[in-house]
Amino acid sequence: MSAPVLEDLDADFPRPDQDVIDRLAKLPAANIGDAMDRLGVADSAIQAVWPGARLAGPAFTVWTRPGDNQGIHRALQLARSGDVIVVAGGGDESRALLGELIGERAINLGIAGFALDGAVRDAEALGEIGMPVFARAITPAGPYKNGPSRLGSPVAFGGVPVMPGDIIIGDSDGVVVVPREQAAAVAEAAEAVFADETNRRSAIVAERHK
Ligand SMILES: O=C([O-])CC(=O)C(=O)O
Ligand SMILES: [Mg+2]
Repeated sequence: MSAPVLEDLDADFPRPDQDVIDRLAKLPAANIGDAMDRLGVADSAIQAVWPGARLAGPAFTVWTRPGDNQGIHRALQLARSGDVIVVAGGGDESRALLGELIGERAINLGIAGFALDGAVRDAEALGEIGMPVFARAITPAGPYKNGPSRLGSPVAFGGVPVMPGDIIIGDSDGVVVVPREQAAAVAEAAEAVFADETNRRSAIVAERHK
């Protein structure tokens, strides 16, 4: 087998400021998408696999052969506390890329969660342990572990480009991707969207009680 043409990333890639991650984490994904011209929203089939799961953190990107989780095992050696592991898995729904065991390991490492363009299993246990996972499907079928996989390349995730260090936000509506270099501007714009919607909603509720 020839060596891969692109090498894995250096795990030192730039992360956004925690302050801007914290600001985005407080906002609905819908407001953040609206603040980006309604773009940057991953395919709506990718959803939280347990109610109340939320994602907020810098992307640690993994490309994998569909249905194979070698790349996730390798990512757990390199990802940093607070990272969201983003897996471009070709949209495969036939094999779960992770479950409760990987979830438990991720908790030990402080991983903020997983965004999978692929499937997951052990969804109930992942909810019990509180490891946020967003995925395209849930299936009991297990993954292969042979690769190939690549860490840290730009990936397409649910139709949206993701670079290492972009900010991943997930909530009960789905996943949005905020480019790292625009994160502060997007946070400011999304806070304005949120404030405006909060005011408009209050006015609508006030109408009801007139
Ligand atoms: O078998 C695997 O690699 C995926 C899995 O179910 C787990 O992590 O619990
Ligand atoms: Mg399992």
